[in-house]
Amino acid sequence: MPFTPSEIAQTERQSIRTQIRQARRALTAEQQSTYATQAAKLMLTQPKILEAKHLALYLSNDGELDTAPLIQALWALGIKLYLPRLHPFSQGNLIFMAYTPETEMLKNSYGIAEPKLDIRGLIPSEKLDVIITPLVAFDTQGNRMGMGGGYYDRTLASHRSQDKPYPVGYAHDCQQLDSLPCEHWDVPLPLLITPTQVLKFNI
Ligand SMILES: Nc1nc2c(c(=O)[nH]1)N(C=O)[C@@H](CNc1ccc(C(=O)N[C@@H](CCC(=O)O)C(=O)O)cc1)CN2
Ligand SMILES: Nc1ncnc2c1ncn2[C@@H]1O[C@H](COP(=O)(O)OP(=O)(O)OP(=O)(O)O)[C@@H](O)[C@H]1O
Repeated sequence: MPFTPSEIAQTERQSIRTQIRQARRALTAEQQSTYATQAAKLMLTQPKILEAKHLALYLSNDGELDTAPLIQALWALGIKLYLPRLHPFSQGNLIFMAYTPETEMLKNSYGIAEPKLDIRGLIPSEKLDVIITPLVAFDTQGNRMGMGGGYYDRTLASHRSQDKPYPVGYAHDCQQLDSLPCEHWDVPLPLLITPTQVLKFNI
């Protein structure tokens, strides 16, 4: 057999990534700004978010839905925020670090700003109430696909049977597909917010 089913699925996932990353990068600065405000407003209607004490999110990159207005609103509400940082030696894993307006930031190997390593800012992921995850594509069943590093899949896999951290997807409407080719390690999302939709899934 020239290609195994798993190789075909991988190629399909890669081509979806390329297509959707291109679509979100093509959004104008004005669209990005409007969508970021709309999505933040919808996010702030959600009890899971408003009740969170410790919440992880991400700093936008590569056309991702901009979290800047959401960050300002959550700080104003007194919710403690955290950002992912590539694990300093365990490849493919993330650690989460406190994020305040004073946090010293450095760029990681992907060019994404992350908090400078400082053990005082570390939080074990099981202490997070919510993790807002970036993603490349999602479907109508709540399946998510990321940049391909498996970082969030690994983080979420270790908490699957617990009720926290509660994962929430945050993405543009143009990142939605009818159905994604899934792998057994993909962790589906119970809640997904876009600039125009609050999607809840029974999973
Ligand atoms: N904003 C944001 N932060 C995040 C993520 C994310 O998806 N978005 N991550 C979610 O996992 C982690 C970083 N994972 C990433 C994985 C791949 C690439 C990426 O650009 N890959 C390039 C190849 C780069 C290279 O190898 O040099 C590519 O696919 O073109 C970026 C981030 C942690 N922080
Ligand atoms: N729980 C896990 N434990 C070990 N390896 C994993 C786990 N989840 C995913 N992986 C590995 O990570 C690689 C990338 O997975 P995948 O393409 O699904 O990433 P992704 O969902 O796009 O990325 P991310 O989760 O960072 O957003 C795969 O080779 C997969 O085997």
